[in-house]
Amino acid sequence: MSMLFDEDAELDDEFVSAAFASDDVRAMEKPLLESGVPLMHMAASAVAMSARVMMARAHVSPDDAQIVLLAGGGDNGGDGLFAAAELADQGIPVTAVAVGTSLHAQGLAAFERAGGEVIVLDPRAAITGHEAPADVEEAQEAFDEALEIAENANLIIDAMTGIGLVGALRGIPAHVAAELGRESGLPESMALPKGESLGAFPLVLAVDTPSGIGVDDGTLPGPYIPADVTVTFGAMKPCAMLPPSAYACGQLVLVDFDFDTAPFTPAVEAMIPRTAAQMIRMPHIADSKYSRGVVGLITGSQSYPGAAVLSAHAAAVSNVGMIRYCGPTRAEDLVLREVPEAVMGQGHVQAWVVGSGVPSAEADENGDDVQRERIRTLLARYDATVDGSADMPPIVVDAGALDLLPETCTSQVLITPHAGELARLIAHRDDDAAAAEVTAADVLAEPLHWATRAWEITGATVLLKGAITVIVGYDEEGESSVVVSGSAPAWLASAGAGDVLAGTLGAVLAQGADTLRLFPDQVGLHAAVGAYIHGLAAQLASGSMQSGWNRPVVYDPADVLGFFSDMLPITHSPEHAHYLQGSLGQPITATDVIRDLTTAFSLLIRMYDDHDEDDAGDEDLIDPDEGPDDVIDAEPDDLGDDDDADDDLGDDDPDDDGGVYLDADRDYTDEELDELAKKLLG
Ligand SMILES: NC(=O)C1=CN([C@@H]2O[C@H](COP(=O)(O)OP(=O)(O)OC[C@H]3O[C@@H](n4cnc5c(N)ncnc54)[C@H](O)[C@@H]3O)[C@@H](O)[C@H]2O)[C@@H](O)CC1
Ligand SMILES: Nc1ncnc2c1ncn2[C@@H]1O[C@H](COP(=O)(O)OP(=O)(O)O)[C@@H](O)[C@H]1O
Repeated sequence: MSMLFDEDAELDDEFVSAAFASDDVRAMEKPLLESGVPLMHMAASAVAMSARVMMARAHVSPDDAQIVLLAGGGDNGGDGLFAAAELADQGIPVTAVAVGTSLHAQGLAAFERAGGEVIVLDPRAAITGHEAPADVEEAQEAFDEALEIAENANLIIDAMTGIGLVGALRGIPAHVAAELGRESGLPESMALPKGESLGAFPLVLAVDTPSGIGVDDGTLPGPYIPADVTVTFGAMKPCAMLPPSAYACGQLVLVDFDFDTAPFTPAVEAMIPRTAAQMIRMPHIADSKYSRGVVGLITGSQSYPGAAVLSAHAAAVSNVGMIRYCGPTRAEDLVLREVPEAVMGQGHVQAWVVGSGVPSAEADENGDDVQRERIRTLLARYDATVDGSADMPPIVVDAGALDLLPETCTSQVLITPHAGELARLIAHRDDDAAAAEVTAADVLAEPLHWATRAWEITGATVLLKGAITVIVGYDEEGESSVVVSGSAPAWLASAGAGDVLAGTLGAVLAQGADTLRLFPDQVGLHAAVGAYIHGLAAQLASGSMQSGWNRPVVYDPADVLGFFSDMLPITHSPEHAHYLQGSLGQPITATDVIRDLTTAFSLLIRMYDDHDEDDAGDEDLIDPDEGPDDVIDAEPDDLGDDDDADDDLGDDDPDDDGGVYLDADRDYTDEELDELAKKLLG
């Protein structure tokens, strides 16, 4: 069966790609807690196991490990304390630092039973059995001691705050975060494939959410601690998908609590290969070039003819039947040289792309740019108050055309600003006095807020570009709907990449024309598909395993080995293994991205082919489980130097293919699991 329509795999995909607001997550937890499901213990076990995997990955033996738990006074701290108790029970020393005035009582009791040490920082704390500092001087000493231990640890488990955070961190937690994490601003870490660190200690494991990040709005409102791994419970939270907070989450681990999510609407959804593959147009037997989609482009100008070439070429190779180009003669000539298939001049189209490489009003000093005039005339027909505007084909409005938008646009207008362009658009059009001063830095700090604001004041579907691109469009009821796409490596941030995106978006909208006529609210979803494919092509072109957002690893306590192998760092792109080594790939240009757009489509189209049951749910298109499978299928000799241990630990495979298998009927000791982890993690 085609993996695209495998129901179980589809459910797995929904689980990892839909994020819910914290109030909804609390409502999902409620019935389970009321019926006595031990959610906190399940959460804690996942944290303890993830801590062990992180140690194994960093080649830290559990015997030598130094772990510090930062524990807040809420349930997040409770998760941390139970996890620390599990680790301490396994012989790994953990020091807990109480950052608030209390600690979760049962969690603390379990931790004490396991022999854990507690340092209390707040003089006002009342924690039975643990003295609070008597005065400011003692408090400073305790703070310095805790800091020193934390800075010298191998691993910090950050359980100060989770979904109960209100506003920016304050008080002692804020000081702790500023010292151990960041005082403010965006994470500065290098773009590494799965958010892994460069091997520097301490590693940070965040419990549910990194402390200090805006859980529902994705902001970084004050001090916070960027994580290498974030283990999140029950459902994804918006902060793990939205920029900039998602950049502070590192690798995501999602623990399944079997929530009933059906009554809730996701706050944010992430574009994933399955959705992208389902939404691109497959060829029909009776297709013509017109039915496959025609894109019309009014891009490029006398001054910037290159944008015409990039946008037209990208559209032409993005699964459509035809492109039409309108522009100055010089740009037409250049387009024809690169894309001889292009038809010059206007005609019937299923989607428009306008504005890339067209001067803005400011840049068009004489006010006589012909492209601007063409676009102005066309865009006037998308004014929501004009008759027939609802029947216009979708239109991508990029760069220089952003200042030509009508007062109120229809939803099929897709605007594609980067942060600077969005700030300018809002400053010009928003009546709100505060908005007049908005800058690109403001937009980067609160992308969801400002993209939503642009959606409100223009009526257009908004695609705000970045490492994670945020798309604010419409749902069936006309409310806002948010989708993100983070498939691109940071190498994509290069001149002309936006022109390529505009062309790709136009092509995706043109091939979706039939659907969009029936469901005009799906422009945002199509836009996210276009952004996803554009990013995927950049991944292919650069051979990079890095991207703005990575699919979370799902933690299943019944499949610990599967979890270990899913947590393996991927070190190279198999697609490019023949010439590229390493995981970061190489720098690329916008033209390189165009070259790989067809392959990006083919990776998605391939998902329509029949697959073995086992393949269903395979997610990362470029690393289809190559690393983990290689390890699992390897001969025992490849797994470690002790053959006997393999025989002892792994069950004999029925087909005797030399793999290592867990015996479902057997309880493994922690030492045995460690041994297996060591082998798998090399
Ligand atoms: N409800 C449940 O049963 C479950 C909850 N879980 C955990 O519980 C967490 C939510 O627990 P809570 O509701 O107790 O909330 P949290 O523990 O996330 O946060 C509350 C704590 O943070 C402090 N705090 C809040 N805002 C602050 C600020 N601005 N500056 C400094 N300190 C601040 C509060 O004083 C309090 O100590 C989840 O994130 C998750 O980790 C898990 O155990 C799974 C099950
Ligand atoms: N750090 C990043 N990681 C991944 N992709 C990025 C990053 N920064 C920008 N991008 C992407 O690169 C493209 C840049 O577009 P744009 O800024 O319009 O460039 P130009 O105007 O030169 O064509 C967009 O698709 C954007 O999403």
